[in-house]
Amino acid sequence: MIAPKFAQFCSCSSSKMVKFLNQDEAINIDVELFNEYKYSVDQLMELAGLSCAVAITKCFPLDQCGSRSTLICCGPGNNGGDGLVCARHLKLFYYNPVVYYPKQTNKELYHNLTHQCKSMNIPILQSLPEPGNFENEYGLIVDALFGFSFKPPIRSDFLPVIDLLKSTSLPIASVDIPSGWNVESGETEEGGIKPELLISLTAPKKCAQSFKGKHHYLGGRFVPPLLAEKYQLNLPKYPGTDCVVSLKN
Ligand SMILES: NC(=O)C1=CN([C@@H]2O[C@H](COP(=O)(O)OP(=O)(O)OC[C@H]3O[C@@H](n4cnc5c(N)ncnc54)[C@H](O)[C@@H]3O)[C@@H](O)[C@H]2O)[C@H](O)CC1
Ligand SMILES: [K+]
Repeated sequence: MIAPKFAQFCSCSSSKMVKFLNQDEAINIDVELFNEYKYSVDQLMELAGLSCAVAITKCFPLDQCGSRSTLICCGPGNNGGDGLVCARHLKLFYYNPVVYYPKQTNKELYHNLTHQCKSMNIPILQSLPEPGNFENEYGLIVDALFGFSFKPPIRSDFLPVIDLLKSTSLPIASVDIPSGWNVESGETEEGGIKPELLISLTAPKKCAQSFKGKHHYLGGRFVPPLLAEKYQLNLPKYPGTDCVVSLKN
């Protein structure tokens, strides 16, 4: 059993102890990457979205998905942006992504990301697919609705998609945070979504301690060593040149 004072850490495959971040730490690291280290959001989002697509290929190989589509549900913030990047990379990995993006953000970055998807013939839906044939047409759902800036309760316009994710029998891959979960406690309203894969970005957030799904990966291999040291992230070693590392043995 892990001693309480180390409760914010967990062991992982490299035998190091990775830190679970609270919401303020996640936000501060993000701000520091932009302000002190001078990364642009586009740069980090590209690596974050690529990590998500790569983790998906490892957990849901293309030959098991058959010709079924992957529904990528994108929210209004940067978590949604990661989803748009992930969709583009999945297409390049020969998957069949379809994006559901109901609340589009009026910023150049997001215009460009949606334009890139459309240019690659990735459909962008503004309403949810009809329930009828849904689970035959789709083989996987990517949850890129909310990330570490989520503040409960879920606003009413996102309840239908969260309800779909709660009731589906399809596997779900969540980007950074299972959407609707409290970022720190992992608590949810009336039973939350239960992803099979969680891809934590930069470092896992505290809610990941409640994650019971099959696969937990860490992605976003862009953290400068000095920043990792400052926040004592104790990140595991990524294998070789991989952009993701499993956090489960
Ligand atoms: N440094 C990194 O690790 C990076 C992570 N990335 C990804 O960015 C998200 C965090 O993005 P942010 O824009 O700060 O916020 P979110 O996407 O989590 O959500 C904000 C968005 O959601 C709305 N919202 C908040 N609460 C609710 C609610 N209860 N109901 C409805 N809507 C809500 C809010 O209004 C905003 O519009 C992180 O998790 C990573 O996925 C970057 O891509 C790269 C750097
Ligand atoms: K998410």
